[in-house]
Amino acid sequence: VAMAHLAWRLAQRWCQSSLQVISFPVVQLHLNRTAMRASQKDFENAMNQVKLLKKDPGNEVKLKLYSLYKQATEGPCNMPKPGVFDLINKAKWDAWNALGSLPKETARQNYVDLVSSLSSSLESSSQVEPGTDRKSTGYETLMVTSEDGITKIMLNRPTKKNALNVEMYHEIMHALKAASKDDSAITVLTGNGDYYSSGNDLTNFTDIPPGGVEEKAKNGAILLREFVGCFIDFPKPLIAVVNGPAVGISVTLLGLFDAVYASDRATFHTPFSHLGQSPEGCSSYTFPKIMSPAKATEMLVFGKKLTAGEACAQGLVTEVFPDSTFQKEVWTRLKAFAKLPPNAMRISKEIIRNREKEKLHAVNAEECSVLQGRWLSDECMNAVVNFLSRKSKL
Ligand SMILES: CCCCC/C=C/CC(=O)SCCNC(=O)CCNC(=O)[C@H](O)C(C)(C)COP(=O)(O)OP(=O)(O)OC[C@H]1O[C@@H](n2cnc3c(N)ncnc32)[C@H](O)[C@@H]1OP(=O)(O)O
Repeated sequence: VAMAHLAWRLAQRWCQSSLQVISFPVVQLHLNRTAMRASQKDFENAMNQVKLLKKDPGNEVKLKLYSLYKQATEGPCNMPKPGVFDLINKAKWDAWNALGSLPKETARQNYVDLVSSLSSSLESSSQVEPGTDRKSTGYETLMVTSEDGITKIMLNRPTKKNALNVEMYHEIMHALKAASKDDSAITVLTGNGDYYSSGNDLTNFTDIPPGGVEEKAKNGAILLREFVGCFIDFPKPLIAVVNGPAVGISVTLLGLFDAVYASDRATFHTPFSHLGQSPEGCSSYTFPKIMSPAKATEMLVFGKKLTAGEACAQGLVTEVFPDSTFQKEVWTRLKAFAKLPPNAMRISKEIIRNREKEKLHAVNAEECSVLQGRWLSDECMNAVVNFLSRKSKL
């Protein structure tokens, strides 16, 4: 009954705002307009530039970009048609499928032409430094750059407050694995726009597979366990640059970072009980250790929201900076850290983390298993429906 209710609510909401979460595929800034055909390089660069669009080009254009991108990279659509309630993926599928057997080269050219026609609205977002797009190839939800010995992974869904959708979970894991092997000394996670992250994207709960909600919950728990495992095992110093409010899993994970620098605009909120859920990110273990069991209970059980100053006083945040000088001060410091001998830093982290690793993996497994059950509860489903039907916000 709860699921039927959920599906009905979702159908209602989606009919009103059906395509709002279609993400941008990737496009290019410096188009080679003299070439007869768009080169692969033109195409790849363009993919990065779409992420920098300040203005939303509208769902119709986004669907066109999406379909041309898929056709150019994968050829004709041969994916199974999404289910009737999966309106967003169905719209994407329809757009791609409508391109029929259009050759890949033509799709690539059309893609570049379309971007060219959008060029007047291509502007950089304020927090994205000039030139950084050149290294963030292939990600739809992240900006990943590497310079001065620092790999920066920037959550890049600012219009959704950097909520973590399924694609972003996968891309973060991919980016962390790549960063663990690249030649940078330290890795930084931060957010684009006014939020660090609003936590799990609540629309993740809506795309129900053929196996039903049980399968959905099981898959979610598997993904979450793997995702948190990447943070437990990450071998280099991992630093969070918390540029604004942080919610849910983006807060709990902070207990697995090696340092956390926060703007004084940031807040830290884990409203799990309000959402019918339970702690993840190993926070049921790390938070009581970091801030005392009673303070952890206030956050994880009662959903108390902390200011940056409070989070710092309780040990979750390393240092707080005024928002006006936050980026400048933090990056100056990080660049100095990145000059330290990388092997020494890695080994020192290893010796600290190794004492806890087994325990952390066990906690992660238990938290995911408990959450799997929570996601099937009426309490959780009602909370998701209330958010999606605009009845509640945090
Ligand atoms: C594999 C699965 C793993 C699961 C792991 C579990 C993790 C647990 C958690 O992370 S719990 C935390 C979940 N997060 C929330 O409950 C936050 C929900 N969002 C809000 O309450 C508010 O959006 C806000 C307080 C973060 C910001 O409010 P504000 O009024 O400033 O902005 P809007 O609400 O208008 O937001 C702008 C658009 O962004 C969408 N959005 C924001 N956060 C989320 C989110 N978490 N999930 C989905 N969508 C989100 C919001 O809907 C707006 O979209 P729209 O412009 O299309 O309307």
